[in-house]
Amino acid sequence: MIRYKKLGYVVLNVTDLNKSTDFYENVVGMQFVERENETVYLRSSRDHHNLILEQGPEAGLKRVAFELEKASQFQGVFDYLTEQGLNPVELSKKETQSLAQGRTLRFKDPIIGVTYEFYVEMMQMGLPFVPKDAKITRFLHVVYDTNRFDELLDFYTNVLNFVVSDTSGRETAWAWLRAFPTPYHHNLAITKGPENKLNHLAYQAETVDDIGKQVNRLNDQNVPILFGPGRHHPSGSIFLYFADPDGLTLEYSQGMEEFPEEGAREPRRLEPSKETIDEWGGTPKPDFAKYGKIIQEDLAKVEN
Ligand SMILES: CC(C)c1ccc(C(=O)O)c(O)c1O
Ligand SMILES: [Fe+2]
Repeated sequence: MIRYKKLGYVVLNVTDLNKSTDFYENVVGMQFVERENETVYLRSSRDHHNLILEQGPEAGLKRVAFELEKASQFQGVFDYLTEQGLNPVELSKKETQSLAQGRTLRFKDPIIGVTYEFYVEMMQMGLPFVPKDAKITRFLHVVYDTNRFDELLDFYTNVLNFVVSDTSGRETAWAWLRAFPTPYHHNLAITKGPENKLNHLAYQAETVDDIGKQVNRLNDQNVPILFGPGRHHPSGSIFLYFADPDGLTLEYSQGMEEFPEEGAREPRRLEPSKETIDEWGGTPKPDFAKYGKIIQEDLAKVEN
């Protein structure tokens, strides 16, 4: 059984590395760590990185990385994923050293083709992460649209050991999932859509006031606000969505429900209504979750 410590980081392709680095540092509120050629590492915790930006010809999601609960579980997880036919590849020492982390495997989900990294022992920085104007406290979740919803839900729950926190729809069209035994209502969610793509990424804000202050800062900096502020019924969080320089949707979220490892409440089936998504009755802007290509990587090319 796979046991996770947390959602660690994502790797994004961006079309203008300098512009996006400035945005994630000075608007989103992350801390710049280092740049190695066309790759930039940023953090929102004591980890060496919680976001990697890479210059690319088109913007999109390149990888999603989860930290395993214990280093001792790495080989068992590698063998398990191999048994499941997922053909994981272990990264070379050279690559894990660049990433400042321990043993790392990479595989592709066979349904929508997202590349995952499962890793252990990320380097902890000497100085704590100091939130700037936008007080973010952690990387919280990743959401996809998919036209293969049932298969993807089955894959996450029955192969990767994610647990359903809530669903929505008579025929389920939304699922909010947590990587067991991480406590947050969801570090991954999926929704039925015409195509397979990233819907958004979410960061936790420290307080509700920080979300309110961000509304003014985003407006002052002409950053498009795409939805909110409002309150999501599923996780109970206060939210605010906005666009990054490539149009990718980002969310600040505050006050998400947390689950214990044992004795957690049962998942609810929620009405697929406007009020379920926003108890305050707001409506997303047309550009909400419009961009978010999933970059298909050829894992055969991974150097090992
Ligand atoms: C994608 C939608 C709008 C959504 C719905 C509910 C929650 C939550 O309960 O936290 C989200 O985070 C969402 O992004
Ligand atoms: Fe979200």
